Amino acid sequence: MASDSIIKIQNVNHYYGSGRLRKQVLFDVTASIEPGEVVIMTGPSGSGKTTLLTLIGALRSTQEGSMQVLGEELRDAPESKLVELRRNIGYIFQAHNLLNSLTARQNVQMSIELHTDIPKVKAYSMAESMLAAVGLGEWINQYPHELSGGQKQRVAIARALVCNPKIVLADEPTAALDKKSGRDVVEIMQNLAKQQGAAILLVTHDNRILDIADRIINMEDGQLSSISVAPV
Ligand SMILES: Nc1ncnc2c1ncn2[C@@H]1O[C@H](COP(=O)(O)OP(=O)(O)OP(=O)(O)O)[C@@H](O)[C@H]1O
Repeated sequence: MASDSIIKIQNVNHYYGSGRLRKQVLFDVTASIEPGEVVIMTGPSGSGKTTLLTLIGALRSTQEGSMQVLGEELRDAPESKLVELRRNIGYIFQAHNLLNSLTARQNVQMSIELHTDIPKVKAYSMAESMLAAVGLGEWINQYPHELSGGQKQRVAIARALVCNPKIVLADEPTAALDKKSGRDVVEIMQNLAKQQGAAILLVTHDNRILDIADRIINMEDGQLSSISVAPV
């Protein structure tokens, strides 16, 4: 296993509940992801994909095994370390959680201001250019309710990528989108993340986007297997 892996997961088990209700949902999961790689995770509903994504994203505590992300061991790490780590991760989750009272630009700008010490004026122009990069240059002053599902998802992508995250975690980013918009958003994500040298881990049920992956992994009943290497 390469030592420069950006994500290195070793023998991870995960359980929900306690006592009689305790249920194991991840079993001895081992995997690694290199910088610049686009990895797609597939698998049936309830198999543990989101659980693994939230563990990698430091949104849930690693209980057993080793979870190294950007060179840091997450298991038993103090909250301050997890907070610091989250600044380097772009999250694109299905409910895109845009703030309805803010315009597209303000939604993206707020993420910059939360994550960095970049001055407001610079954050303003970074937000504008990132929205232009995802094809929303004409829409920066619209509010979420004035945008289509695909456009909102692009705002979420702009927001996730604007701070140059080293890792992008995306959970079903195309679920609510038609074929063309779905294709557009993953290609935007792929291009931008490749340019930024980030690793992308994308969970999807959408067979139409599998070809953007460098590698496909499959989760079944809490166990991870590699199913193929996508053609270059
Ligand atoms: N907070 C929770 N408390 C208890 N059980 C949970 C919790 N979250 C998930 N589970 C259970 O853990 C298992 C794995 O769920 P997870 O959401 O990781 O699967 P998934 O593969 O992402 O599913 P989907 O594709 O439907 O999103 C499921 O059996 C689910 O019911």
